[in-house]
Amino acid sequence: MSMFLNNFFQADTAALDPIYFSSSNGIPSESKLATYMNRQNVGTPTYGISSSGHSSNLDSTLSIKQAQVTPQSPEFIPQLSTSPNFYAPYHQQTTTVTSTVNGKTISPNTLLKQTASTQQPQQQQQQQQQQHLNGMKTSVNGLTSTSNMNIAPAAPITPLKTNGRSSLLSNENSPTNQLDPQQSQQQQQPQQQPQQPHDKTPPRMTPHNSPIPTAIPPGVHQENVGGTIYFYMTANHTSGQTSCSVVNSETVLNHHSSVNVVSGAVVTNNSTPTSMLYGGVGGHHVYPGPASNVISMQPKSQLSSAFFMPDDMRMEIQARNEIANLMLEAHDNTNPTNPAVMEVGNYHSLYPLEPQTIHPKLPCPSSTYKATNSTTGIKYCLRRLHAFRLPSLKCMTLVDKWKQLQHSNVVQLREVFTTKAFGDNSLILIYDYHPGSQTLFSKYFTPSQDSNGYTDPFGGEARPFSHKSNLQRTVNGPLLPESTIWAIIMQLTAGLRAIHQAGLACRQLDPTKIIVTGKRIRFSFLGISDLVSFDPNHANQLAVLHMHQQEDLTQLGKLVLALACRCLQSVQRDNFQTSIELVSRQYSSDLRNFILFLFNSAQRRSVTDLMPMIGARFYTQLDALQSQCDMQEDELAKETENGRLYRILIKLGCINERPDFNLDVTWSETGDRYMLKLFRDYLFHSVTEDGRPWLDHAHIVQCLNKLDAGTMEKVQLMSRDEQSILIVTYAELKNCLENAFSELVAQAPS
Ligand SMILES: Nc1ncnc2c1ncn2[C@@H]1O[C@H](COP(=O)(O)OP(=O)(O)OP(=O)(O)O)[C@@H](O)[C@H]1O
Repeated sequence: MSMFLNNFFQADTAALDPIYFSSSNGIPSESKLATYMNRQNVGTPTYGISSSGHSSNLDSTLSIKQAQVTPQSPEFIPQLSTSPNFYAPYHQQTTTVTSTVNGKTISPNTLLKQTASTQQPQQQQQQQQQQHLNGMKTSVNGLTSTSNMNIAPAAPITPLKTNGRSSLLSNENSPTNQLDPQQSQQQQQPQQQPQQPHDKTPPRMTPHNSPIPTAIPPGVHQENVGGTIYFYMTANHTSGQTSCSVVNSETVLNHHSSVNVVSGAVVTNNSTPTSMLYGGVGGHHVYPGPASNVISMQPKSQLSSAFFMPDDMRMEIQARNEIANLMLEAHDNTNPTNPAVMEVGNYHSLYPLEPQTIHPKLPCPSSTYKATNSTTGIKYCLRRLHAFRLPSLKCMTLVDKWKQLQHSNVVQLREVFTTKAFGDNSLILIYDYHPGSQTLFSKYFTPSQDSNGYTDPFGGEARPFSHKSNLQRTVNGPLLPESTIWAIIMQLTAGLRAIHQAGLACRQLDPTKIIVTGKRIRFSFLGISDLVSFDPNHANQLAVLHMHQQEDLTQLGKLVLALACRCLQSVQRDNFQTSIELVSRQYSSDLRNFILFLFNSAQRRSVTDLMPMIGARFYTQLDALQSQCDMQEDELAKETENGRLYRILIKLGCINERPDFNLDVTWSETGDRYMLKLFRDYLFHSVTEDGRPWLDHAHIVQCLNKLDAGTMEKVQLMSRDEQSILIVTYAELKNCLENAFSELVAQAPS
């Protein structure tokens, strides 16, 4: 690898030898680059190279390439408007891509000047020869087309090894680090080199205030050719390296492989400031890492957490997705709870959520299913009341009220309709579906597995062999921490408050009708009690409502007492006193008073009366929720980034190695696409110096970010046969990507 690079860098000397100027481009016909060159796609720059060994003269090369490039190489100019910050502090410049063949560096000057020389071939030839004689880096054995761009100053080139793989050189090894006179001058004035705070690359050059140097550095020769000013290193200053700047027209050669073309600006080989590397469209997107307030909340961070969400969060989301995607096998009749039909109204793919039950409060059996809306594909919770007729159409006003009730602690009712699909007259209620939910009953009032004859002495808060532990343990598990009970209370009262304020009553504060999804508590299947017990002949509906609301508060008291004792029987009249004593013993007097207040049906109560009893615990809950929001937002920021990179990868994947496009089997191997293919190798197939796979997630992410931002940093791409090198900016690669993908999109069936 290093030998190869040595060859590559030493190639500059060979580049000066006129024998390398071939009459044709000299590229082996089987070379991808040859194909690429010959195609010269409109809209993108082309990069020509030739292999060594073809002796020819400069004239012939020029004359051939003139015809190729002049009409067909439209300039690629990055859109300043899209990312003004990206370019703002920098002079407009033009960059050029060089190529190297067989270890020989190809300067774009040749082709560039060829383009210009359509009017002045003589001058062009002189200029080429002058460049050559002055030891400047120039085209060898082939040619390179240029693409003029407004760019930021030269960024470090990252050379790589390909042969189907790539490896990286440090920036220090990069040829661009070999200083040109301007650069060395600036290095003597370190105070003039503002380095961006987050710039990772060592500063090499400073943005110049003036586009034209006011004083030419010693050892640099200036020449005006046809209005274009060239700056050449004089022989005694080249010292094995060459540097040349061309102003107002095009080219600056700073190093072996770093070629900047400047339009009306001095090329200064600045280190790339962070604002360039990460500026622009992509730059502002880059995830800056977790905020300090979030990092302290997270469990001990692993390396993967820099890119991905924590495992537990991912697993929770995946589990919910899996549940939401559950489907019944077609014609699976083995389970009696499976629906007889799979389609009801506008809903299909019914999936049972519970065994068929006869709820004590309902006059008819009911079933609950997950169902998918046929129009939108969204999943809902479908509740079927078997053989049920609406008592009156007047109750639809209540249905409308319920449908309008939107609250984070309420499962929203979406639709109510009747159907004969099940062979009876069923009432169907459609609610929002919250996958992975369980009822409060199954979570807190179901005997725990270890309670069946064996109590885990280390489980929960109970400690073995103490009187207290026996008291704290119930058949349903250990008593709940008081904070958990208050967290449930706050969510229940919040939902209840919204219900009462909407002029409705819950009427089913039953642990089987309250669902828990993660830490969220929601009232489920609201409105059903109103429908099944609707009496259109009742004179005073408002009085009935107040009565039901008072009943809600009593039911809430019972539920909290049951939760505190972790036993549904604790609310029975006979057990009430004992249960209150247990609460007094185990929990704060606030909780006890809260329960007693709700049980006192002699006085008129309201949900808002409960707020002072909750007191400052409300702030604790709010704090916990906001902290959770902070964490989730941080994870979202990461995933936003991942989504952005994913979209770039999709584009690359659609283009690279495409078997054929418009019947052109070479489409993905030529033109812009060839560069993208080499870039893909650089991204994923880099190898270490000893040829082992070099896997670095950060490298991939960083390169994709630069591609997305279209930075001016150069990247050195090598053909798989290691015979050719392309030096391109990420801006060009981005342009190639957009062009190639647009071509695909344009041809894709709509
Ligand atoms: N909106 C919803 N989204 C997702 N799952 C829900 C929703 N509502 C209820 N569930 C789940 O559906 C299952 C069945 O609920 P359902 O109330 O029918 O059960 P149940 O305890 O058998 O009550 P019932 O005796 O009234 O039938 C429960 O596991 C519950 O968690």
